[in-house]
Amino acid sequence: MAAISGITSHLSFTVLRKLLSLPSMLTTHFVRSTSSQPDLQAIRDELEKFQGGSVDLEMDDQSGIAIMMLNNPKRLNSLTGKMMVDMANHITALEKWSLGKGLVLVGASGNFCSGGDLTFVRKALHYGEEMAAFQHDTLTRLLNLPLVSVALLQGHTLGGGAELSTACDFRVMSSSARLGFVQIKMGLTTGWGATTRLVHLFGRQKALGLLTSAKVFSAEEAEKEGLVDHVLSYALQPEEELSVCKNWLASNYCGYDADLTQAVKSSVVHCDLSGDLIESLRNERRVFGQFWGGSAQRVALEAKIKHK
Ligand SMILES: CC[C@@H](C(=O)O)C(=O)SCCNC(=O)CCNC(=O)[C@H](O)C(C)(C)COP(=O)(O)OP(=O)(O)OC[C@H]1O[C@@H](n2cnc3c(N)ncnc32)[C@H](O)[C@@H]1OP(=O)(O)O
Repeated sequence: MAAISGITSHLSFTVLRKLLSLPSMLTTHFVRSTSSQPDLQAIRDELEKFQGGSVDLEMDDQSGIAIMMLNNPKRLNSLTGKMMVDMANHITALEKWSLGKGLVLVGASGNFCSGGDLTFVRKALHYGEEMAAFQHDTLTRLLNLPLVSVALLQGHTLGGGAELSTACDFRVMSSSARLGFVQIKMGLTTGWGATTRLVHLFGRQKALGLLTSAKVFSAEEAEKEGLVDHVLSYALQPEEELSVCKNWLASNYCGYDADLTQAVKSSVVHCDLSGDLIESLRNERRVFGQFWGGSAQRVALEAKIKHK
């Protein structure tokens, strides 16, 4: 991703300003936001004080697929500070999961996420850029996990919830669900990195339209717009949809060894982040060399596979 990878990336502001000839207002803002590196540990300690709900993780070594559940159902799984910290901790565990192939991000009780928990938001109005810095780091790490990730969009996916969905590789949507980047209606721009990811995913014009319209899409509309990769059958009950989504991920994108799946995702991420084709090809060649002549290739050659 050409965007900032993690938040440790440091842009040379002088170079950037010359390249982009930024207007003074944006220049001032940009200087403020890049003038110091946020202390993520201090922000974590502060966010943890905003209690409520949890994010829970199940890692299945057998299937190689993990389920990360946003668990604040009485508040439509909106995120508190404590839940942001939970998610960051789980992503650190997933980064080290040697048997991992896939991840499903889901909300409890048939609802994905209705954004930031407004009780938390009202208490944290002094803490916006710090929260954003923490979430940028967490969601960039989520997107770059060496796993194939899918967000299961059920019920409401609004504001920050819509932002979370853009930090997964794929999006599967329940036929009755709704998806909307409503930040502008809340007097906000995106706080969790979705502007950057939407431009990268869909291009400037579609990203601009999603963010300035605050349109809330039905599943049918979202699929037509290309915002989601698969819409589930309307015949399914919410409790059936998680297993159907997990099977969709397993059968389409997690059918091979974990080390190969992780190597492919890591190469895709490397290419995305480097923005340098020569460097990306160099990395791709290095990874290829790790598998060429290896046991998986020898077994496949022996099997004389016909790809019908
Ligand atoms: C900080 C990140 C920022 C960003 O950068 O994107 C944001 O995310 S801003 C927040 C954006 N989200 C919202 O503004 C959503 C607000 N909620 C709604 O619009 C509606 O609740 C709904 C999602 C359309 C559902 O409406 P409805 O079906 O009528 O249910 P209720 O409104 O009764 O909700 C049930 C229950 O859940 C509570 N709830 C819902 N959303 C949130 C939230 N974001 N934070 C906290 N609580 C939330 C709602 O208050 C109800 O609880 P009770 O009032 O106790 O019944």
